[in-house]
Amino acid sequence: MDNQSKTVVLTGGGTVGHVMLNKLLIPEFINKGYTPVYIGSKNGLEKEMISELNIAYKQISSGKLRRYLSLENVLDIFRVGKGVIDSFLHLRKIKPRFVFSKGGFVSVPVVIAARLLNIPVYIHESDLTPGLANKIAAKFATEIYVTFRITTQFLPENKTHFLGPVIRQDLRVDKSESGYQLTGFNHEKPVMLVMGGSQGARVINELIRSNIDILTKTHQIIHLCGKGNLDPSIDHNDYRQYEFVTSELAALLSIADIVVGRSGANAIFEYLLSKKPMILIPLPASQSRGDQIENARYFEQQRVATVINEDELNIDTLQQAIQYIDHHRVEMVGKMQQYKGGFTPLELVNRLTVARR
Ligand SMILES: CC(=O)N[C@H]1[C@@H](OP(=O)(O)OP(=O)(O)OC[C@H]2O[C@@H](n3ccc(=O)[nH]c3=O)[C@H](O)[C@@H]2O)O[C@H](CO)[C@@H](O)[C@@H]1O
Repeated sequence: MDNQSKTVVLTGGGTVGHVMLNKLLIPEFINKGYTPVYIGSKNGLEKEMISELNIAYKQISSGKLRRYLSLENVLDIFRVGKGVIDSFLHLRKIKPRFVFSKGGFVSVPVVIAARLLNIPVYIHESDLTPGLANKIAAKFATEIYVTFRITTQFLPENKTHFLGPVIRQDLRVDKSESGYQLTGFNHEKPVMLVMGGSQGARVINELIRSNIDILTKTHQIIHLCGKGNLDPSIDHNDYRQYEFVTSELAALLSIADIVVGRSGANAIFEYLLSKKPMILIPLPASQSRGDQIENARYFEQQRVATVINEDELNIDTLQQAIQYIDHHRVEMVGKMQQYKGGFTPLELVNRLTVARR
């Protein structure tokens, strides 16, 4: 390890939730005079997301976590082993001050290799309970940062620190004017923002689109439907669809009166900080480890969200949830005041680079 090195390595991938924080931290590292290098997979979504930032990207072999029996799982053991060797060779050359890992399966070999080289490893967990990748990585980590206070129970006590959510700076400012300009919407009907997680959600997309006439009687709809999911056949005055927005998100969220979406941890905290009452439709346990169900139930108990299970999702349950929010809006928004937004990306970078190492 090199205490004086001005190079830092970031890793994490597989879904936007495992890359977005890194994307927010990288410009802050650069502003502070550090050189960030990313280690990711050969064809994961992190490669495309990080390429926009023009920093060095080192590829490693990586496996994938499958929830079913497959010969691929056996091959993946070898891929992960190769990933450790790839990471070891990269890290030995880069000599970073530390590795920051946001989780996802690609991060495991990087974290193991860093530990073998005695490079400090900091990991971050956004969800209520740690994912498998972070459970493994936790054993090798120097320090672990978590978004939820109760997550500290599931991780080694001596090195786990509660941090709260790290939210992008632009979502802290009201951008309603740009939101109305962008969409052409007005103040006559409330605005519903539909966001099916970072990749869109087919069931949610179908429900909204097949009930567009009913829903637009009462709402103007902004639909973030995920890459490749635009439906050009829909042309409706009160409906706008986008595959995936970046800087426009702040403006669109600003004009939303209600949000309908999946329950990835980052997205929920963004809604909370923007004080948007939310209807959460968690990714079911059949397609995940159930982390979104835990996130959603937690915020339902805090009375800032209402939840619909995907197997009960239909236009009737959606409308009941909308009515629930109409009746409890003031109480929900009041309870959201306690969420102050945790750290800014710059504050986290400051914490990671302080002189304690
Ligand atoms: C399928 C899967 O494994 N999902 C996981 C993934 O979700 P996912 O990748 O969907 O991550 P989150 O919901 O936590 O965050 C989505 C992020 O994408 C952003 N966004 C979304 C749409 C858009 O058009 N523009 C945009 O910028 C949101 O603002 C948010 O910051 O990571 C989360 C955090 O670990 C987990 O809780 C989820 O279970």
